[in-house]
Amino acid sequence: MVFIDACFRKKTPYTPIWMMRQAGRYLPEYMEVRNKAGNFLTLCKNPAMAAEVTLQPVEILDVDAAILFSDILVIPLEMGMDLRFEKGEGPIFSDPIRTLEDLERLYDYPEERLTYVYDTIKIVREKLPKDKALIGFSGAPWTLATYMVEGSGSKTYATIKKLIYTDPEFMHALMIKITEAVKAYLVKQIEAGVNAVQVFDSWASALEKEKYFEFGWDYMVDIAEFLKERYPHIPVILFPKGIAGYLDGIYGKFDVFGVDWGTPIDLAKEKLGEKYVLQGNMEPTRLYSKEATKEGVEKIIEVMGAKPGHIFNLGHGMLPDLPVENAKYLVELVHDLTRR
Ligand SMILES: Cc1c2[nH]c(c1CCC(=O)O)Cc1[nH]c(c(CCC(=O)O)c1C)Cc1[nH]c(c(CCC(=O)O)c1C)Cc1[nH]c(c(C)c1CCC(=O)O)C2
Repeated sequence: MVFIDACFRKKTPYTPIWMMRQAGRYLPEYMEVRNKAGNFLTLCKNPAMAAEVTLQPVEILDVDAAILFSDILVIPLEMGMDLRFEKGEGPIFSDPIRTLEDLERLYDYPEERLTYVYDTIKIVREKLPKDKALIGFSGAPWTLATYMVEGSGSKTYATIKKLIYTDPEFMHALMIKITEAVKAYLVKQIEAGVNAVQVFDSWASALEKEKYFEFGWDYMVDIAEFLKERYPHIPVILFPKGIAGYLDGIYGKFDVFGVDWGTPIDLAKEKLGEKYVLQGNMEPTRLYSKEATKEGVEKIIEVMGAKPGHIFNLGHGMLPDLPVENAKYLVELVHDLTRR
């Protein structure tokens, strides 16, 4: 698989590409299945339908990897938290976790209840062309904790950050519980057939450097090292969003570093490009314009070159109303410009 070879810095015929949030509302084919399912969570819990939307971007865009269709919030959901998605507001938990007593309420083994995810993986792996990879994923402990404590998305993260400074003991207990669940969940995804895993730390930038390493990165690296010891052949991709200023502190045993759009790719290359394969990082909004897309691709390829050590991706997720045609154009362009 071109994508897996690239994760291990092997020679590939071209630079592979996939896009974060490549399955979603911008695809009419996705909307059709989602409307049939009724809502987003029902879709996540229906393996046949989740498998169908996982495969769509590979068929429609010819990306080099599929990413499992699910959500990072199924872990807290299956720990027993009450999750709903409100139109225009994003995810909401009606019962946030803010004390040790709240923590006691959480079920310790959500991975046992996530069987619909493993069933989806089995269906996808059976139907996916042999040369295309299937990427499994999880939210990073810090990003999951922000939703579990705040109860929703947040602009300031004031509730969880207050706990970091006033009750670090509680915060570490929460982080440990989530970390253990993520490890068990990713093991089960690998056993079900995913070829690589990505851990999304979407809200890494909410913390100052010292606290990010203590409450974010250290736990994410613990997960990566646990997996690498057991499954050296499965690439581990870590994506901490918005920490361009903290690159000097990045350490640990994993394969691919996901570069967000706010981190200049030449800076990431200079600081991390020898130790890790880099994935990224075109600003997703460029996809509204073919010219802006072409310019974005050329700039990234100028730095990373048509050679091992780079996987093309966006610097964050695709937006819900992007023209599909431009996404197809991006994939063709990256393949053409890097063919060797
Ligand atoms: C923070 C986060 C979440 N979910 C995810 C993250 C980390 C990545 C990132 O930073 O974007 C990860 C995620 N969510 C989804 C995937 C599927 C695979 C893929 O990338 O295509 C993945 C990998 C589907 C989804 N997850 C969600 C949708 C939209 C649901 C719909 O309306 O159909 C999809 C396709 C819902 C979701 N889920 C989440 C939010 C904030 C929202 C609402 C925002 C929105 O409406 O776009 C939490």
